[in-house]
Amino acid sequence: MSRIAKIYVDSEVRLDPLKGKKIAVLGYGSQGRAWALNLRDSGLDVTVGLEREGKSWQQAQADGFHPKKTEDAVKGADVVIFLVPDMVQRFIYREHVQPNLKPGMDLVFAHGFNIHYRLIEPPQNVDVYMVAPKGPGPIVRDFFVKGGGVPVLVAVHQNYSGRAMEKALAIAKALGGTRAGAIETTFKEETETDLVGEQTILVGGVMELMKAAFETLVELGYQPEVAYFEAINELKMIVDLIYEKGFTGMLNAVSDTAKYGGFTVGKRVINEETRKRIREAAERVRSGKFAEEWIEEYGRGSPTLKKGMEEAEKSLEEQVGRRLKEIIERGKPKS
Ligand SMILES: NC(=O)C1=CN([C@@H]2O[C@H](COP(=O)(O)OP(=O)(O)OC[C@H]3O[C@@H](n4cnc5c(N)ncnc54)[C@H](O)[C@@H]3O)[C@@H](O)[C@H]2O)C=CC1
Ligand SMILES: CC(=O)[C@](C)(O)C(=O)O
Ligand SMILES: [Mg+2]
Ligand SMILES: [Mg+2]
Repeated sequence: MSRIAKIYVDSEVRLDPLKGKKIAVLGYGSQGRAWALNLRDSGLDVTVGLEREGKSWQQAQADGFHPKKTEDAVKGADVVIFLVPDMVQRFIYREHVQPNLKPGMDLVFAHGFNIHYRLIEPPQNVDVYMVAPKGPGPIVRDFFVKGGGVPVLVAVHQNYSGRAMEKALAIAKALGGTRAGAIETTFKEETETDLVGEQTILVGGVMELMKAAFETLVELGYQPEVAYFEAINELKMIVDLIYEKGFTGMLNAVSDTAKYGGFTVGKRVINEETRKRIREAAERVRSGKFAEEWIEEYGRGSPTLKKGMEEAEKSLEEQVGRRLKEIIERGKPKS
């Protein structure tokens, strides 16, 4: 067994370390909006900092913020939270944050990428810590509004004040994270596990497995609508059962035929070869090779990312999904 993780819950954590501090949230996208709203609702003093007027600016205004130019938000801040895309953070840091750094300021991240891979190297006289939600931004907001919270990871990279962990936990609490739990980790562990997870299961793995099953059924001549319900739509229900009741709970809800078929055939589809590939993905992340490749891709205008988005949008899965949207929406629970 590996060591047991330190997990903090709501009752152990205080907001005090951040009370009266001026917090600048840089970026108002998936995480930025959720953080700015949750922190404000928790009574903290939040200013949204953005590069220019545009979609994010309008959204922040519609939500009752008075956004400032990044530089101005940073100048007035004690705590600066980086919620712009990972590939953009180092430029924002160099142009607007570094020139305005004051000793004792806090630099906060939602993912360790830029610190772990040394794209940002802050001076010794600031605190550097992370609060990484283990869920997408809109869910971080939705759970909070409904009285819950998405679990978070917390880590300290630099502890100039001696109180960095207390402040990381205070942010975790204000975000709703400690309503679930805040797990102590390191920048290295968060960065590497997050990247391996999104590549091999959460984003890459799940999408490819769904596509492989859907497209194979269609190639075999089955109706795309039937294949869509089977290989894509029903996965949410199965994952929800696992989320609520674990593997055993899910297995108890499916037929014995499904259990037997699942136990015997699942291992033939996801096999030793698949595990080898997951290990390879982890090695690319751990060696920094993936980071290097992504930085290079971004430097060329993200052609692979753009192509992936276009292909996804045009795919048969998406066309069928759009056609079935009405049926799926009609059937959703009403409360
Ligand atoms: N999306 C998610 O649910 C999660 C994201 N994170 C981390 O949170 C951080 C923010 O990621 P997201 O919320 O996904 O970002 P996003 O892409 O949703 O939001 C980007 C924000 O930055 C602004 N922005 C975009 N490009 C810009 C540029 N070139 N210059 C200046 N501003 C620009 C946008 O206007 C928007 O306000 C990242 O470190 C990410 O790894 C961590 C956990 C989950
Ligand atoms: C939503 C999340 O946690 C991810 C998949 O790691 C991300 O968006 O980077
Ligand atoms: Mg993640
Ligand atoms: Mg991620």
